Amino acid sequence: MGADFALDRGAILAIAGPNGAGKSTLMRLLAGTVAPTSGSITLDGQQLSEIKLDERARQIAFVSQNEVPDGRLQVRDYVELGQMPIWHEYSRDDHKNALDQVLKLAQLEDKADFPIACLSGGERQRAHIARALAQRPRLLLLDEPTNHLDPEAKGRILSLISTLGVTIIMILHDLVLIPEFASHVALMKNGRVSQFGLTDDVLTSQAVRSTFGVDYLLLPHGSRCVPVLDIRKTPVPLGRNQDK
Ligand SMILES: Nc1ncnc2c1ncn2[C@@H]1O[C@H](COP(=O)(O)OP(=O)(O)OP(=O)(O)O)[C@@H](O)[C@H]1O
Repeated sequence: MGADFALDRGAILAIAGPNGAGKSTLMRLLAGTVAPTSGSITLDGQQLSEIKLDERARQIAFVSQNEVPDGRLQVRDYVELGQMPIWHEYSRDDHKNALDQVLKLAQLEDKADFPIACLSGGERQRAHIARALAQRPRLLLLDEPTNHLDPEAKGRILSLISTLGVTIIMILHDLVLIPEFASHVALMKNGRVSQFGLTDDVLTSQAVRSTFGVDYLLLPHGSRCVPVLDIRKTPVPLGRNQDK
């Protein structure tokens, strides 16, 4: 693993790279669930390894790809678990209001009394994110937050995330979402962060081609440009009659 970058507070970093590039491993290092064999990670100037576990739990929320909560838990109770690390910092009323607010933000008010097992994949993903938000973290780590979400829900959850005002590091496979929702990008390849910087500087056609081997274009659409990926490898026209 090779990564050397610094992110300002409040920035939103998207990590992108091919399968197996090391994105989830980097996330686990940032979350402190695994320790680096060399080098160091600092949060607000303090070595992550020196921050006590309970303090780390107050500051960093992590939604991994493999969240498997007890399906019998009600959504409200599951989201409330996010408040555990900060339970003594706020009053009971404050917690209740905050809980109602994150359930509303994640559009789960109607499902608050449902068992987790009865949620759709997209609703479950929103519940994981709501639980992380309930923690009021300073750093929010999200491994593929748009997994299982339909296009409209992707836009909604990323819009929500991008207006929270907390520092966010998220893995996003969907490159076309990055310019709209991330201030910074880290491109990874072969276990290394090959490029890091402001999204507009880093996410270029050339960088995408060298990282993913596909074409990335910005096409004019109304008053703005929208990103488009051309992922075809063998450009055979659809519907061509092979016998003719
Ligand atoms: N616990 C582990 N032990 C050994 N190798 C591992 C372990 N976890 C991950 N790897 C390997 O490290 C490499 C990077 O894995 P990682 O999950 O970080 O990739 P990724 O970029 O998140 O991939 P994807 O996009 O497919 O989720 C892979 O080759 C993987 O097999």
